[in-house]
Amino acid sequence: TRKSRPQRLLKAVEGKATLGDPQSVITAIDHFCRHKEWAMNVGDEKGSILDSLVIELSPVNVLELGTYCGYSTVRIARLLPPGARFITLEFNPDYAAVARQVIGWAGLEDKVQLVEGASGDWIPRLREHFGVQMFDLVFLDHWKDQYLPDTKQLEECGLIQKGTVLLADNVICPGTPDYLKYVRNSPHYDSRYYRSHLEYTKVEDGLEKSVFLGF
Ligand SMILES: COCc1ccccc1-c1cc(O)c2[nH]cnc(=O)c2c1
Ligand SMILES: [Mg+2]
Repeated sequence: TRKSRPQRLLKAVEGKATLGDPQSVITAIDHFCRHKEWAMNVGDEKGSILDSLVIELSPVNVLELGTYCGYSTVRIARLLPPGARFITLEFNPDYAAVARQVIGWAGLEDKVQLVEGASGDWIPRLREHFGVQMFDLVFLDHWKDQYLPDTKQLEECGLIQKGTVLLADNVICPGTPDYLKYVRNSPHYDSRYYRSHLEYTKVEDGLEKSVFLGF
């Protein structure tokens, strides 16, 4: 049977990138998605905004919701300080299988824990299963209707605390209206929009950065 899009993306990485070189993996995926076949990676434009935030935050505990092929996982992991802990959750096993290989090709497998399953099932178990107390950065990039329930669950589990930064992809396209309303209207978040474009296109999209101020 025909290979899937993630498998075709992985082939492009294997054909173009240098083993152990994260930047070459990022460049190979961006080239493939811009010139061969679009795919829903955060991309280079929004990815640069993500990079700046990771560099500024220098987070110790990071959670990514929605791994897909591992593109943003590689972007984040390559910038983390030694000893940082990075957990990425992916529901789709086919995506997870490709992501493991992309992360491995970048030589970052020791920096990332890829967990397969539904975010809603895993969030309540992260503390006891991984011994994590709270997250400094949460990157939301999975199903748009999961952003709000997962954020509320993270709050209830005490994994979001004063200073935690939420960074949400696709708040315009496809759009996450209920999540946006929540973080922008809540007195417990300081929220701002980084205007950008849907990956590899001219369509407007952006990232919403929301800092938790404490209860
Ligand atoms: C499957 O839809 C693909 C698509 C089509 C049109 C517009 C946007 C998107 C899109 C873009 C993204 O960055 C995404 N990130 C994470 N989970 C998504 O479902 C997602 C969807
Ligand atoms: Mg996205």
